[in-house]
Amino acid sequence: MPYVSAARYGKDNVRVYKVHRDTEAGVQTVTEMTVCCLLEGEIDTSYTEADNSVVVATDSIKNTIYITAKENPVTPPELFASILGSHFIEKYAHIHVANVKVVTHRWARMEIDGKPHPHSFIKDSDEVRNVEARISRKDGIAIKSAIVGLTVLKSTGSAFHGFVRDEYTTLPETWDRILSTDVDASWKWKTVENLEAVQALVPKFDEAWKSARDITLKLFAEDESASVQNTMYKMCEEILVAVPDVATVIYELPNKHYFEIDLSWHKGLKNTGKDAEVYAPQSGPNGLISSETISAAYFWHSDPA
Ligand SMILES: O=c1[nH]c(=O)c2[nH]c(=O)[nH]c2[nH]1
Repeated sequence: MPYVSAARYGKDNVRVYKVHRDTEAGVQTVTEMTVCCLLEGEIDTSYTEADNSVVVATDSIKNTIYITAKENPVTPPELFASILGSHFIEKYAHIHVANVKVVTHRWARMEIDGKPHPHSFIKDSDEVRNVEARISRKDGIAIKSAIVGLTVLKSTGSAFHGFVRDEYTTLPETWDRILSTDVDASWKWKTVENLEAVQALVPKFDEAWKSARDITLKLFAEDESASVQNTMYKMCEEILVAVPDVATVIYELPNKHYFEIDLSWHKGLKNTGKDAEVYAPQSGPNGLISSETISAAYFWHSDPA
């Protein structure tokens, strides 16, 4: 008989909005998120024997997400995800793991006449702040935080040369090119035992997000980039120093190409090399560069030898 080797289920795409009203200051703050919550545990018989007695209905999981948002802070998202996941393993003895993903959408406070508006917001980009938490009875709480969809471009300060040249190579070496990417940067926190330990990290979650974002932008802008790989590694290095509670940093960066266009066919127009001004942005194919960089401290500590 075949057996179920892995199973998880739950509710995805649960959209939640929460407002915080500071009536004294007359200022409101909003959070909009999309939540996914998938449970694991002693649930195999629901697949193999139609045994629904082990199933917490996905509709109930959705309801729990709303109630948890009402009764608890929804920020930082690392805390909300941990509270939500802990609820399921504490409430149901046969549920051993909750996998919670929270995508927090960007609502930036509007500036009107140079002043922050008390209750109006603008979605100024598709950038989101993501958290994936695995809350496990046996293994504690593992959290990965991320910045996704932060789109950047620099018009110079990027080179790419010295790469393998053989019978498959057509790409010319360049000492000055456009560099553009959609940043997907994540950082994994050292696994903690329980919700109390997550509570202790609360001030660090927002700080880490800000550090990771600032480091990414500053290095992107200021590094004389030799390659996406090398600039990415410098970002990882700096984040690991800035946030010592982080064990690893992961980047996934598409290389969004902008091709030079030879316009010499028209009246001998010069539009390549140092004369290039008009380029053709490419929608694909694109390079895709990724890495995971582990903190030296964590690497040595985690080595049982
Ligand atoms: O920064 C880069 N890394 C590569 O690996 C690569 N490959 C390529 O064609 N262009 C680039 N650019």
